Amino acid sequence: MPGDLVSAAKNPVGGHVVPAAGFHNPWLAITRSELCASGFALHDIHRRSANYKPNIWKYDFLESLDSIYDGPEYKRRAEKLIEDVRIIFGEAVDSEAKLELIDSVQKLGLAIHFDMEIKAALDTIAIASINKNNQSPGEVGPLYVTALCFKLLRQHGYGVSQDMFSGFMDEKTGTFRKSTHEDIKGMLELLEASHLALEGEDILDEAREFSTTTLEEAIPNLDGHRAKQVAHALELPSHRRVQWFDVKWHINVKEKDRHTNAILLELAKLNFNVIQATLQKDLKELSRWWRNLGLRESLSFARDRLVETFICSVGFAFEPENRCFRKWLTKVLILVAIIDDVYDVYGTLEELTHFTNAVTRWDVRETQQLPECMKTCFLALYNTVNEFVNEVQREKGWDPLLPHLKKVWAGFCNALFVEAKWYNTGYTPSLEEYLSNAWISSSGSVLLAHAFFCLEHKVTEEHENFMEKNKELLYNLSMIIRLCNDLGTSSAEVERGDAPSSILCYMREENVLEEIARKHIEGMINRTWKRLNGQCFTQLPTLQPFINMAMNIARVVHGLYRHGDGFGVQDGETRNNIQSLVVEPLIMHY
Ligand SMILES: CC(C)=CCC/C(C)=C/COP(=O)(O)OP(=O)(O)O
Repeated sequence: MPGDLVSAAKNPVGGHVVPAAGFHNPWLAITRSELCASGFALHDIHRRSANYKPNIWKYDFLESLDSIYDGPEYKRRAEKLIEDVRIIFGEAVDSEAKLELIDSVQKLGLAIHFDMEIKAALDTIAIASINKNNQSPGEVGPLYVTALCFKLLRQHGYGVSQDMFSGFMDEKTGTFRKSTHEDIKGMLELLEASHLALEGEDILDEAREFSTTTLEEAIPNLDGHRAKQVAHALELPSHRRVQWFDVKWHINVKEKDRHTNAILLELAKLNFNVIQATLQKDLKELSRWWRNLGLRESLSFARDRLVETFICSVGFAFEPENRCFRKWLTKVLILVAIIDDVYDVYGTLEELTHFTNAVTRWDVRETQQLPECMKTCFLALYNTVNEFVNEVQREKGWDPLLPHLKKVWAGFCNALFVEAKWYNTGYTPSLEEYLSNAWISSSGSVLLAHAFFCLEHKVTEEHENFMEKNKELLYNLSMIIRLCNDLGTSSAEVERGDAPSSILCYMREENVLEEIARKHIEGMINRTWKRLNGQCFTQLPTLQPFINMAMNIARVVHGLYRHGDGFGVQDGETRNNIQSLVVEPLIMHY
């Protein structure tokens, strides 16, 4: 009830506040009167502007999205095709056929239907590969098959050594033999495999350098189809791409390949369309929620980016059963972006001190002196997190969540406050000092904390202390978010005169040009990925859904910030991506 909210806001007792269904923007109702009482002279303060463009997605349009593929006849057809593909799995007898089938199934976004088949096939391949090595060590098969085998086994947590590639290397020079360089298919797979490297795997470092140079040199002489595949992998390897975002691309590639199995292709298209229908329903609900919340009107300085945050949550976990996850992660990301704008663009240091205190103490009384929009923002955070806690406790029995979530939001806001202080005092920290704070302001801890509790995964004992035991994973993931974000947004931030980013810190510290600083940051991202690989490939199978989702967060940011600020700037690649993933179905002939 609205009344409950008002009293909770004015006289908080630390209880959970949940807005009643259908009640529009409860926070505004509280804050208006309080603002008048505070006598704040808002007109005296000069506010900055980030000049974000207005949202380009019309909410009426989003809420009108509809798909025929939501119908039961399409689901039945998909079930039948899934059974047919199971038969194909049974027919794939030799290792190469099995590996290629698994690779295709993954690229086409179908792996969720064939967990058992994939596991059975990889178990057999892993045993065969150990036996072969024991019987004839050093004997090498085709590079393509070796690299594909290495990639799939490692992706699925099997212990494979980089030594699988030593047979392709010249013993004297320690480099890959030149004779392998004409094998473009093999080179492509070698490049993909090399990105799964762990720290200290020098053969894979060499593999990456060799395959990259070879493929770059080969591109001008390749036919158009192959050249496109090579350029795609060179731009960003599969390991750093969200698989679901790439499904249409792979369907297109497979359609042009006459060896592609027609059943697999039909299932891939249908599966894409059926899942798209679910995503449309998710987005429609979120659009209604966002419209009703009314934050857009009261926080006009902040980014209005519902669809972009939604597509990020799809990238984290696209599976149909993760609808709740997408709902919550979209809401969390919206809050992250808005609060980031409060600190970067709107608030004065004094206001931000109060705001940070309010979040740290989780206490609305601390917001009393703040302008209305900052109160509104705090209450949106307060109520959304409490609502999350209530729902997750009710549905899954996780308990107690609130202390943990309060802590991560407090950490996030305190880190943003440090950056605001640096900005206000004109201070540029060293890269090390910057990163010791910026990994927290990346929002990685906030995202993972919420994601952990609402992802569809079995609750086991290993989950209980997961976050405590995996601080390194959290740190490395946060670093990738931060560094990719800085690479994508720093130019615009320098232009706006925002707080320093990693690139600017390094430029000033080392007195180097932006290009050199960017290379340095890219090198840091590559090293961080190796550590992240080490932490992700060794987790227990029951944790795999969570681990995949965590790696997907890193993959989303790679895609989002690859060509600039794909989050703040809407009308570029991100818009095309959204259009393709959520709006346009694949054409099918039935
Ligand atoms: C998974 C995703 C998409 C994470 C990004 C979260 C984030 C820090 C958004 C703020 O953008 P910004 O570019 O304004 O960040 P900052 O001000 O921290 O540089």
